[in-house]
Amino acid sequence: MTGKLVIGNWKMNGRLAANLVLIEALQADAAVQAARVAVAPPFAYLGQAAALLAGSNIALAAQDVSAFDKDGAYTGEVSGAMLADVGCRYVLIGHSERRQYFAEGHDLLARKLQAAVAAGLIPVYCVGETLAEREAGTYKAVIAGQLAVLGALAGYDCVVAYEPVWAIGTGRVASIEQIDDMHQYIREALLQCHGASGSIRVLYGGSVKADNAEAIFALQSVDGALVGGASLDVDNFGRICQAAKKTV
Ligand SMILES: O=C[C@H](O)COP(=O)(O)O
Repeated sequence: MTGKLVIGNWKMNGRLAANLVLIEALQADAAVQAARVAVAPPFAYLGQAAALLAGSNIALAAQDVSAFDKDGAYTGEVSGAMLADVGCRYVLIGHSERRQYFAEGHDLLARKLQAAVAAGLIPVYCVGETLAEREAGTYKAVIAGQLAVLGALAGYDCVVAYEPVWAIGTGRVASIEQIDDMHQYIREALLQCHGASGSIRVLYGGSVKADNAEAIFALQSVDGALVGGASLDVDNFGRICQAAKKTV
C-alpha cells in the first residue's frame, strides 16, 4: 500500500473494553481502511489488538523494545522477537517521553535499533528538540546528534519521526515552514551519513490533528505522521487518515 504512513501512538492509555470499541470503530472507518496506517497500543494490549486487527489493513506497532535481543533474565523487558511473534510490524524507538523519563541515551537506543531490525521489525526512530534547544538555535545540531545513532542501520528499512518536543501534547503544532525545514534537513543528514535518505520515510509528530493534517501532508518532505492524542479519537484519527490518502 502506498501513501503517507499514519501511526497512532496510544501512549499509556487503554483498557480492554475501550480498546475493543476504538479498534472496531477504526476498522469501520473507510478512511482508516483506505490509508497506510498502524496503531501502537501499550504492551499489555498488543495481544488483544493483534487478534482484533487480524486480516485488516491496520498494522500493529509497539511503543518500545528491549535492547536485549536474546531471551533470558531481563525482568520486565519485551524483546523484538516477542513483538514480531505477536504480530508487530513497527516499533517506536527513542520517543522523547522515553528519553525524558527513562534517560534513554544514544548507546541504549543504538542497541534497541539493532535488536528491532534483528527481529525483522521496522524501527520508527524518534528525534526532536526541546523548546530550549529551539530557542537557543542549537536544534539542528541536536537532531544531527540523534540521527548519528542510525549509522549502523544503513540498508535497513527504517522510519524517522521528527517530533519537536515543544509541539507534543501542547496543541502548538510546528509551522509548515518549520516542519519543511527540519524534514529537508533530516533527509540531507541521512543522505550524507547513510546514503539512504531515499529509502527512509520521515514522519512528523507533535499535535497533528484533523484540522492541520492536510497542510502538513501536502509537504513533499513529509511522509506521514506519528499521532498521539488524536489517535484515541476515531473521528479525529479517521480525518487525519483521510487527509493522508488525499495527498498520496
Ligand atoms: O507519538 C506521538 C507524539 O508524541 C505526538 O503526540 P501528540 O499528537 O499528542 O502531540
